[in-house]
Amino acid sequence: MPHLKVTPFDASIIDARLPESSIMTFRARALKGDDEIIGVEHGGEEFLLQLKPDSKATLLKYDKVTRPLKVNLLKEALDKVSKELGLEIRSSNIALSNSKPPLSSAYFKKIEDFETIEYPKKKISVEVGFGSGRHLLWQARKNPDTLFIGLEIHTPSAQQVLRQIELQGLENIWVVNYDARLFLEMLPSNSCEQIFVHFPVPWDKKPHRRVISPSFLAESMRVLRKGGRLELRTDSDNYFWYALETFFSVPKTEVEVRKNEALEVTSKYEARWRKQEKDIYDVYVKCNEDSAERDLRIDFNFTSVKYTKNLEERLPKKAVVCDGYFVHFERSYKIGDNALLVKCAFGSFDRPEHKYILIGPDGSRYFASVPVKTTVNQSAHRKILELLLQKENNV
Ligand SMILES: C[S@@+](CC[C@H](N)C(=O)[O-])C[C@H]1O[C@@H](n2cnc3c(N)ncnc32)[C@H](O)[C@@H]1O
Repeated sequence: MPHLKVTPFDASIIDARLPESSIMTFRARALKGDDEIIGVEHGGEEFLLQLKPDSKATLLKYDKVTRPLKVNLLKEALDKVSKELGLEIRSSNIALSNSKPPLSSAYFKKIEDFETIEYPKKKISVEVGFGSGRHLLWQARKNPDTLFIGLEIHTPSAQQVLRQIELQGLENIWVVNYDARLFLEMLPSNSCEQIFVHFPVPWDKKPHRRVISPSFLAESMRVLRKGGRLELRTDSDNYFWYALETFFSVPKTEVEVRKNEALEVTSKYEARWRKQEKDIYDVYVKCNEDSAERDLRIDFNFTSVKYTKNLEERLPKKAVVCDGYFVHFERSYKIGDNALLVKCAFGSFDRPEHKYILIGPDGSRYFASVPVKTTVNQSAHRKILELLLQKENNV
């Protein structure tokens, strides 16, 4: 990833350059340690650069949390900042390239795209953890009137399937590189035909990491249309019994079970299990009811939060753990005397959000982008507000 190594310099020169800088918007100093952050605005995006001093060379690099998707924007920003500050470069890897960034495809969607997305087809189906994508690609070829949303947390698999989509000229697959357990919440109610969960990781030792859970079942039933199905296929006896127990814990469910059913397409995993003559179970859960629409009134405003003297000292030092979510103010940076940049982790334990919060004398906001609009993030945001305000009132 792009970075520069420069001869150590006094970071206070940034303050002098800020008023006429074409790119730098603020300088923030860590309250603990001697690293610094430079706020930049470039190419229509705002993001952060980090300065890490060392006795031999200072590292000027990108910040992971606010990193823009286009790597060239980062490289240009590093180049401009180093020139505006007149830094002496020791080593650099910011030569501009024309290569396509990974995951750049019209068929790759980010979770936040779903806040406003238009669905090109009436019928939608979802596949969770598509792996090599054999089943997903096959379904899409066979059902051109259906949009298939494939969810996969393993980025190389997502990249490989995106290549296949383009090679095979398919136009009805979207690939999302995100945790399925949180993603389903982004879909409208009663919108899906099928949700496929084929050979999920059994997580025998860490069952809380399993895809199937009571909340996943509830979300699946919400997004499935009446008559739609959640389809689990597994080679694991444990997972099979666990899933049945989960499905039957709901008062009214219609569950169908099959053993060693041959499907028209065999995934890589399935081929391996078949060779070993393992039993394979299918469990279908039918959705029998229409669901109410989602509540979309999620907002991430900081209405009355302003910087007040010594706020940094009043922030909780440890993670605040609540029912189903947490908030952790990880690191604070001071901007001048009356503003704070706080790096914060929050939300679900499995897929936490990482954001910076900019707290100024006139108001506050998430820096660069707001969290994904999920209910767990909304709960965490409310907790953040409470923590920031409660502390102010207690002074
Ligand atoms: C055992 S593989 C099965 C892959 C494929 N379905 C098949 O049958 O060959 C499980 C896949 O699920 C993905 N996965 C695990 N947890 C996930 C989650 N919470 N959301 C999305 N994908 C997940 C893994 O990265 C892995 O590719």
